Amino acid sequence: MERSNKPAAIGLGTSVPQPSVSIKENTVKASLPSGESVTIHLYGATVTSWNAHGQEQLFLSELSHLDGSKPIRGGIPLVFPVFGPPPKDHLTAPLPQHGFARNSHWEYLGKSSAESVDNQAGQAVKLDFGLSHTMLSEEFRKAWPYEFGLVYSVTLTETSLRTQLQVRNEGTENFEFQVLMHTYLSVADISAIRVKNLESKTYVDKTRNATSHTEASPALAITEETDRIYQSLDPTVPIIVSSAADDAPLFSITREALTDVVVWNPWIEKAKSMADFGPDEAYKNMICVEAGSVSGWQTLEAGDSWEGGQSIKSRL
Ligand SMILES: O=P(O)(O)OC[C@H]1O[C@@H](O)[C@H](O)[C@@H](O)[C@@H]1O
Repeated sequence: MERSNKPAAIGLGTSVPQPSVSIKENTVKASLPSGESVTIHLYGATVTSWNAHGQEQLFLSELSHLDGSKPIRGGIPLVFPVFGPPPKDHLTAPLPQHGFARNSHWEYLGKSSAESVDNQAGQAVKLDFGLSHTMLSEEFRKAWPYEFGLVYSVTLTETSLRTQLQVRNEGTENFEFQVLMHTYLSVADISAIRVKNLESKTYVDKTRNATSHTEASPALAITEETDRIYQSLDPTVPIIVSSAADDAPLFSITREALTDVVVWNPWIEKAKSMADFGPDEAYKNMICVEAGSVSGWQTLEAGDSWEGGQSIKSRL
């Protein structure tokens, strides 16, 4: 075929680089022409990597299991339909801690083109993942016998990562659920960050017999094992992780329909006691800021659906 040396006319024949999606073994990776990327493992539909500004933004334990034998320790595991150890008197009682979504194999449903993603400036790509009753292991199907459908959407833009969950009740009876996006943010040094916009909020401190307290600090420093459920937050007010040195924001997290936020760092002893957490010192390089609905239960009537999510901006 003869090749033309004529330059292509502007707007005619010029191709704008497009986001790319690659599927390898159990992972789906999307990349933007500007360099950002996101990787999702089909086990748990766990986001295991988010690269922006040339840097990894999420913490992933070096000892994490990536073979589907245990939930992935790091990235963004999805907690559903129960947070923490299930209450003994609840229908979720037979389930493991944090439910089954993070321990199940999800299906990749495909990508949406940039134009249909939120009118974001610049390029964007949205990847959808699905999990339904029939895809669960027999053990989980027995333990939670409801007909449900989950669609988890991960949207990468040049400036943010957004994760959204749609829960559908496809059966004939109501069910209750909790949900949480267990985000492990990567930080260079835990002593050099603060967590902001929690002041005056009520929290349950899981390290102190689940007692209730009011946050006094406008900029929370993490100096010990921290495991707190902040409640009744306005999802539109961002939780900011900032630099202690100059107050510069490192991450900003807004939520939709998720009014609780868990702040978790295992600190020295607990980090050592978790077999899949490593190296031991890595507690210094992570902070979990987990957007969820975990204080009570969402009731979903037969035929109804619910949606919630978070949007994370990094190094603004
Ligand atoms: O070890 P897991 O099941 O991943 O849970 C990690 C932590 O997850 C947090 O969300 C909980 O508040 C903590 O209590 C828990 O220790």
